Amino acid sequence: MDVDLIQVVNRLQETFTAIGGDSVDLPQCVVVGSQSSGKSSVLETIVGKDFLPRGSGIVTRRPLVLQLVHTPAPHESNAASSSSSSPPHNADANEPQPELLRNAAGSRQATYGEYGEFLHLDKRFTDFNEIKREIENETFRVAGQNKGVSKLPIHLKIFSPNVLNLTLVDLPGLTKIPVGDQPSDIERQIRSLVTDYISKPNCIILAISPANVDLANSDSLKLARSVDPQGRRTIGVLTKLDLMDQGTHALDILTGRVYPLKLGFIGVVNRSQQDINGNVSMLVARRAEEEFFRSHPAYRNIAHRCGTKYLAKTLNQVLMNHIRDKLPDMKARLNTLMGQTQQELAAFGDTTFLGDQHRGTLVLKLMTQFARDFVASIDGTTFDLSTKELCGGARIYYIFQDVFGHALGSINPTQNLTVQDIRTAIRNSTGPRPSLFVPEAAFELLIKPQIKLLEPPSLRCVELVYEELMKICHNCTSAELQRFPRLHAQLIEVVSELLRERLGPTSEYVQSLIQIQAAYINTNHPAFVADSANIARDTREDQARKQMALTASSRRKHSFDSASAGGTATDDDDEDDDAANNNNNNRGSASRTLTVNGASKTGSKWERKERSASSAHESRPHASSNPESRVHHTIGHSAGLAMGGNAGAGSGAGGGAKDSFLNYFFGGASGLPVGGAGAASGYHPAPPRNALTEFSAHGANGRGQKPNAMSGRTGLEGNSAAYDMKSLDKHLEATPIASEEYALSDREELETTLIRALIASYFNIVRQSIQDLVPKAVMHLLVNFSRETVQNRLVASLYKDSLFEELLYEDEGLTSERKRVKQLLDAYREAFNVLSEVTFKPSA
Ligand SMILES: Nc1nc2c(ncn2[C@@H]2O[C@H](COP(=O)(O)OP(=O)(O)OP(=O)(O)O)[C@@H](O)[C@H]2O)c(=O)[nH]1
Repeated sequence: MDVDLIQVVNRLQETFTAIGGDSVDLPQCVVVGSQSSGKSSVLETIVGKDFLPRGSGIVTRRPLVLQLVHTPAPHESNAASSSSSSPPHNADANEPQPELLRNAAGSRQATYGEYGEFLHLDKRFTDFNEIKREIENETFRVAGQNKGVSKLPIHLKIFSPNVLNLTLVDLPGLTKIPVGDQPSDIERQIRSLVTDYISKPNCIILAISPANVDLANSDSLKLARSVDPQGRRTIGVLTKLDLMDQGTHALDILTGRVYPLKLGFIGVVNRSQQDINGNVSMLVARRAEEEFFRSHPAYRNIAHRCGTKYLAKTLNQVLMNHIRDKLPDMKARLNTLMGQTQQELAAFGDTTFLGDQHRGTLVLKLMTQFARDFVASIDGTTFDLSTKELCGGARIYYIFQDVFGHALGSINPTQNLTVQDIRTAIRNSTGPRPSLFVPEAAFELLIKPQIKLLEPPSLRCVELVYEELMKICHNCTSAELQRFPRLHAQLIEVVSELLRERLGPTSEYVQSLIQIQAAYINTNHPAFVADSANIARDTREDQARKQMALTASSRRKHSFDSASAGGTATDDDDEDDDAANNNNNNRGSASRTLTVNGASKTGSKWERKERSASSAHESRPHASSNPESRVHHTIGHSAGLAMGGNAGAGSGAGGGAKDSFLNYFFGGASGLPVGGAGAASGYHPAPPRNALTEFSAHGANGRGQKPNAMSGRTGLEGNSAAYDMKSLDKHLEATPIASEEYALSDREELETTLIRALIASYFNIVRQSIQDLVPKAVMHLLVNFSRETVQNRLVASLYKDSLFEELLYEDEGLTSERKRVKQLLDAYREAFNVLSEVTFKPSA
């Protein structure tokens, strides 16, 4: 069991070195000593082989991690193979090993089962001289020719039945001054390298001191003390005991009376340079060493605790005990590492479905995962929701609420609508008639382009959501999926294609939502009706205040002027005969008029009335002419609403011709219904009549002519014989331009204000509707559709046997990384299992 411990630690050490990891502080023995103190000699004697480079100057320039692995001798291996499941038994490893002595004869030929392996080379070395050369070459390769030192270790494993399981690290000897072409800071470099190794708490320091130098000058003990002040993990090794001055000995040191080390001092006698030169075998050297201690008067009594063999045994024991002491820590550490590595490995995905027979399952699994991630991102049910930024579905909500909402909100409903535009629109749509009434046609003409303003932000909203879905799709990735870059790319492509397909229909639908709004202007919308009433009231009150400023005399003066102006207006419009015809025709059955009307007495409220025929040929309002005039705004609709009729009825009913400036246009007689030619002849409109019907009935004189500008005039003529064209023209010439302009400007201001307010009101209704509908459409046609069909689409496009191979092409970098992590995890597991089986014995 003990044997396994060191082997497990060795295995871990290799694994960690191979993967460049240094996460576990593994127990190991590190040999420290000043130059020529005998470090290499000690190591060689322990192994029983010549395998370390020798020479003048600094030879060891890279750490040499030497793992000694006890292999069973032939008779042992038979025993072991009979129970292969049990760990290699090394019960006699701590006992004197005959093989060690027998084979440690310095023979150049490796005996059975003795060989070396380097971690950097896939080769088994049975010739130990070759090992020596490889160490030299490898040192030169990394640390250069006879130059400085390198921290990069060389890993050498020696398998032999003659060694005890041990891990020893040979380090460059401590120096004082650079020799030859050594770097000037060589001392510092070596010291730092050594300190790196021995400062790790799990390191056992083998502090070599030559006995022929005063212990007080021992560099190794000095350095060891700096990292292990209490001497808990330092073993003192005294070399060159044979070279001490005659009459002196180191018994006090070896018995721990000079320098306190818990693990004590062990004295050894290695081969002298002369022995080495003379090819004295290891066996002979060991015997000589044994003889030296046995026969030395000072060491005779402690001979069994001296020598290389005892050192090897002790090191093995110490290392073993040390590992055992550190077991709980190591197990805890391994446990943590296993958890972490397990997680790391899991991130690469399941390996259950690797292999050809599982390709379909794997593709299906990965695409399902992808689809699920996509949907989860939209739904906001992803695990790793960000707290830093909005993502997925939340971003879509943000686009709807904030981006789209803000874009719609920032549209000015009457943007680019100048007074001139409004005036032109009104004029064009009233045709030959004066524009007292603001016809709904004008309103439609003006509001439609404004509604179109909603289109760009609505389409942009679709695009933004589309882009967001694209982003979501690109973000749907996992470490597992990244292993298959081609599958990942294909998944993204298929979903992108699905989204692209939906973009067109969604945009078209949204566009049609705007078109629908522009197709029919529903002035009967309850919100608009309510709103326009308020607007009218406000405008009216505003206007009323202005009217109050005018004097009664001007009213009288204008009563004539207005009538004249009315005639003039009719005349003016002659040039628009065709348009007038159109207008009248169009409105023949369902005229819809937004009316700015001179009020009757009942003009304080807004009414809707049937207006079956064409719009009235209203008089041109002379807003300023009547201080009591009221502005009426009426929304006509298909059911018909005739303010002209209404006003006429009102004024007719009230008989207060003076109240309505329309009256002035239609003859200036009292009791004229506003805008009704019939009213001009004192017709009492009960039931209310359409102004133009009335007008036509009289004006067209039953000639069957369609009402047009001319017929209007004719009607006027026919209606009021008092007018003759000459006097009218005359009056037209006489009418001061200034007066006319003043009147127009005043009216226009009224109309413009009113129509702007109405456009804003209607626009807001449409805007609200669009703001409500576009997100719904986008969700339905784009988001939900993609969400619901993504899985099917992926399966239909990619779940094909012929594609599997291509799709499951693995990213090589990730694959090897996964392999590395897997190996690491296996090593941790193995070590952990072995450590768990270890029987805890009290430290020796
Ligand atoms: N007589 C005698 N000579 C020894 C003993 N130990 C080492 N030597 C000699 O001392 C010299 C240096 O020994 P090494 O083992 O090379 O010492 P080192 O510490 O590895 O030297 P560097 O690797 O150069 O730092 C060699 O000539 C050895 O033969 C010993 O116990 N007795």
